[in-house]
Amino acid sequence: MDIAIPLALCLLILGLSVVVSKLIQQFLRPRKSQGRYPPGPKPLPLIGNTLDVPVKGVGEKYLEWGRRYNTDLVHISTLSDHIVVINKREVAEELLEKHAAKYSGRPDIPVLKLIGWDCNVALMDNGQEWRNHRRICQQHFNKQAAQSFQDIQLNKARKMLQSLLSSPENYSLYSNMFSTSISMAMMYGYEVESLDDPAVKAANKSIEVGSPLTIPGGTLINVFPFLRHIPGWVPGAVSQRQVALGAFMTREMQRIPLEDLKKRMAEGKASPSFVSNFFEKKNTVGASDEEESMTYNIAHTVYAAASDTTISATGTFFYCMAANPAVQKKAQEEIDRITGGSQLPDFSDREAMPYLEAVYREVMRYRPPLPLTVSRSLSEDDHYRDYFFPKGTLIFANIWGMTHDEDVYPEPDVFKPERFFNVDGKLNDNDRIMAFGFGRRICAGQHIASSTMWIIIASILASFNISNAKDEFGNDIPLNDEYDDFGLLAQENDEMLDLAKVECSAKIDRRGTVELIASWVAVYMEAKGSNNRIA
Ligand code: HEM
Repeated sequence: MDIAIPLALCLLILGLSVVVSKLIQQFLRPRKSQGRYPPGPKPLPLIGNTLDVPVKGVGEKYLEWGRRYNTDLVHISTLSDHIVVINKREVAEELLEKHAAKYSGRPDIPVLKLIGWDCNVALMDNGQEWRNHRRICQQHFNKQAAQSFQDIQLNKARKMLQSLLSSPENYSLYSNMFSTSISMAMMYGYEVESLDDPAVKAANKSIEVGSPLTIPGGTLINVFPFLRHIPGWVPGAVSQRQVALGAFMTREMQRIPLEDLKKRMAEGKASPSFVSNFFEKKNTVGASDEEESMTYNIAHTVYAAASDTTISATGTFFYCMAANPAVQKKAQEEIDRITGGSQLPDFSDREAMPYLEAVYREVMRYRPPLPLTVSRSLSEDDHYRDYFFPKGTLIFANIWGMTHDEDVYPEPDVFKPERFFNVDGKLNDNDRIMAFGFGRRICAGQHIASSTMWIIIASILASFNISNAKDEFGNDIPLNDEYDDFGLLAQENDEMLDLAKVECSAKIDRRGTVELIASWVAVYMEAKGSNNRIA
């Protein structure tokens, strides 16, 4: 008999048992006595709001529901989960920061372990293992320590200028290269020369294959972990095959840069990086196996956490500059005033460029790369106002909603760095970049990310003009401003994590300071021969 038939039957029975167990849970849930969920769209019996859950423009949708139901917190349910989305900054600070002990967990997704993603710090639950990893991140990525990566950031930014000089029409590709190669260089000193690099391809494949499996409903393995034992060759066992492929790609994405680093260290050719510094330490004062494995886990996490978010924010920057020429001009005038047009900006110029700082804040406000951050899972029952959230409720901070709150940011859909200035012309103190999230799970690399974004914004504006591309008759081609939501862990029904990206069809032209790039290239080449750093 064809093995597919018993398998299909088995899956049908399992599916039915989920439905029945959900019905029993719904029936037995002691809700009314303990309090209610916040308001939200009316759920259907059993499947809840599964059909309502937005897939595109998610931040906007939850904000709209918040307005419609006159609430700061929106509740929806799906077949498997209750989800609470926080639309107001004050509520996020209250729950995710003041009550962080309950609100810092991540959901338990069985398939994560199978595809090797349980070593990703961003996805670990808030137990001892996560705390140990987070402590190391804190030591190496805090504001002070983050400065040790500035040489790499500067070099990569200038390499991007060099690439733009030769073929500006490929700016989107170079932007991807910039974001990807920075992570690999910071973590392993690994040089990514093209997006066809085997480590980058493995990483992208791991994310592409793994993401759909990790969302609720992505695979039955998350509901019935024993299904992982069904071999991949069994007809219908699609998830099992994807799991095997995802796990292989995750291992490759870790193995390739690590082996490369070990080889370079043995040859005495390794440039300083997070992992090479660990090896130095291990060889001098010693280090435990646990510390070694945490180092690898963090390096792996940074690639996944830093690359796409930076690509997203850089894409927003290009779009906003092309769409707002007056802002662009003002920022360029500030840069030229400070550098005198005689050198490219570097990190020592940051404080002297308040308007550029405001541009950076506005880019991160306008289109936060993770509009709903990363899902939290409530680790204990909680009461808030007259609501009750049972343990396991999924909590999302709607960063998009908070950065488009009209009470705080009037005309939120207008790109306006001026909103970050006081009437006296000084930068205001609204310097909290909500795009990095909240509380104990706030982005562990926020200071590095801030420097990366600042240096790329400053470097490009110093050297290039960004405008609408022209058609064959010389007319502006309208910018594609589609805010493309795609998910690392997002999708179809429940968003675990929603990553957004702007792809615009801008045109990049040289500015006056362009010869500086050429002179930098000469200095860089000269220095690279000796110590791989610019003088
Ligand atoms: C524009 C760039 C970036 C953005 C917008 C961003 C945003 C975020 C957000 C929203 C979270 C989840 C926070 C939460 O749950 O409240 C996060 C987590 C994380 N990010 Fe970033 N990130 C960026 C770049 C980076 C970089 C450069 C690094 C490392 C060098 C990094 C490392 C991490 C890590 C390790 C976590 C997990 C933290 C944890 O769960 O404890 N990120 N990031």
